[in-house]
Parts: sequence; structure tokens; C-alpha cells
Amino acid sequence: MSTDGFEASDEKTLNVTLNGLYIEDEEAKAGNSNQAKIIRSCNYRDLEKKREDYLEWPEYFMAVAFLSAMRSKDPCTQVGACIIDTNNRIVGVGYNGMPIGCSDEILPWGKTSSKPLETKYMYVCHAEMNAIMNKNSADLKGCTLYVALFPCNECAKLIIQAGIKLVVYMSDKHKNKPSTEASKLMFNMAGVKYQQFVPKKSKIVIDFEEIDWNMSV
Ligand SMILES: O=c1ccn([C@H]2C[C@H](O)[C@@H](COP(=O)(O)O)O2)c(=O)[nH]1
Ligand SMILES: [Zn+2]
Repeated sequence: MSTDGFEASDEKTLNVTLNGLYIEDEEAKAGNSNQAKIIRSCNYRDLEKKREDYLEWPEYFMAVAFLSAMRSKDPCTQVGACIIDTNNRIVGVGYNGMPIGCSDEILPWGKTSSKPLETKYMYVCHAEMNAIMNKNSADLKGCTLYVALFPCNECAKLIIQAGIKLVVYMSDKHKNKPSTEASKLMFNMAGVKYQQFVPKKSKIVIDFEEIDWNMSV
């Protein structure tokens, strides 16, 4: 008998249980072979129940923010942002990068030059700004922003003016900078809430080589 190309042989055991039908060998029992994957995909009982380890909304939105950050060409700090509406629909994403039409090959990426015009700070559009500008809905009133880094004061102004009501951030690494203090002052005055993201999963991995397309068989 064959299951997904695996032949039952002397070295393997054909198992028929209430959970389904599978071929098992020592490697599979140890959980480190293809056969182990097939055991999971043939586990009929699991396939009839709702998955429990799906991504919850906050993890999903923060992951989208971090995935967006991977597009950034900033060699030092990559920031991503994801805006969602009150129906949990993504209405804008962005990452820090040079303005449209301004070559990121020509403009500087460094930050240490004593000449301000030769630093990135003069030119980079922040992730929050790009997410707001990229919005695909009429407005952002009542929306939530997921962002990798606590917003600077310039982004805080944009967030407030856009009508965003909640900021969920991952890192507070600039918490002692005046720009962060200014952001908090403005958020407090304008009634924009902010909270640090508390991940439920320590890792979210997309490993294209490890995807087991047989899982849905
Ligand atoms: O609210 C913010 C603050 C900063 N950024 C971007 C702007 C720059 O590209 C980097 C910061 O660079 P450092 O080398 O860490 O100073 O982050 C942002 O997108 N949003
Ligand atoms: Zn900013």
C-alpha cells in the first residue's frame, strides 16, 4: 500500500487508527522526517477540527509591520507600520524609505556626517508617514496603527491629524528622547492611546523551503 508515495515496507509500520492511516518509522516517531509530516497530514481528526495555533489579529498585524520593514533600505534601523480599521481590515502599510522619485542610490544613508545634508535624516520618509500616505480607504478615523518603533514627534502629529486612535508599538528604545516625550504629550492631549505589543508567540517563521504542501491533502 502507498500513501503519498511512501511504500509500506519491513522497516516501516502501517498504522490504522481512529486518527487516520499512516506509515511510521523510527525517524518519523522521533519527529524529524518527511514521514512525520505525512503522519500529521493524514491525521483525519485534526483536519476536522479548527486549528488552535493560528495567528491572532495583533500578531498578524505586527507581523505585517515587520514584514514591511524588511523592504527598508536603511542600513541601521528598519521600521514598518500597518494601519487597520475598526473591522480589522488593513488600510495602509509602509516602511522607512526615500521619497518617491528621489533615488535611494544617490541620497545618503549615513547618520554621522557633521553636514546635515549628508545624512539620511533630511530625506527619509518615516514608516508611519508612508503607511498613512498609502491608505486605501477614504480616511483613517478610529484606526489602529501597528508599528515597530514608538513614533517620533513628527509622525505623532500625522497620526493625530489622520484620526488614528490607538498606536500599538513594539520597541520603546528611544523612550528618553525629547521626540518620544513630545509624542506622548501630544497623544495624551489628543486622546490617542498607545500600548506596547505583548507577543504571544516568540517567533513567526516563514521558511519557504520547509512549507509542507501535503498538509492540506
Ligand atoms: O517614528 C519613526 C522614527 C524613525 N523612523 C526611521 C527613520 C530612519 O530611517 C530610522 C532611524 O534611524 P536611526 O539610525 O535609528 O537613527 O527609522 C521611522 O520610520 N519612524
Ligand atoms: Zn517618525
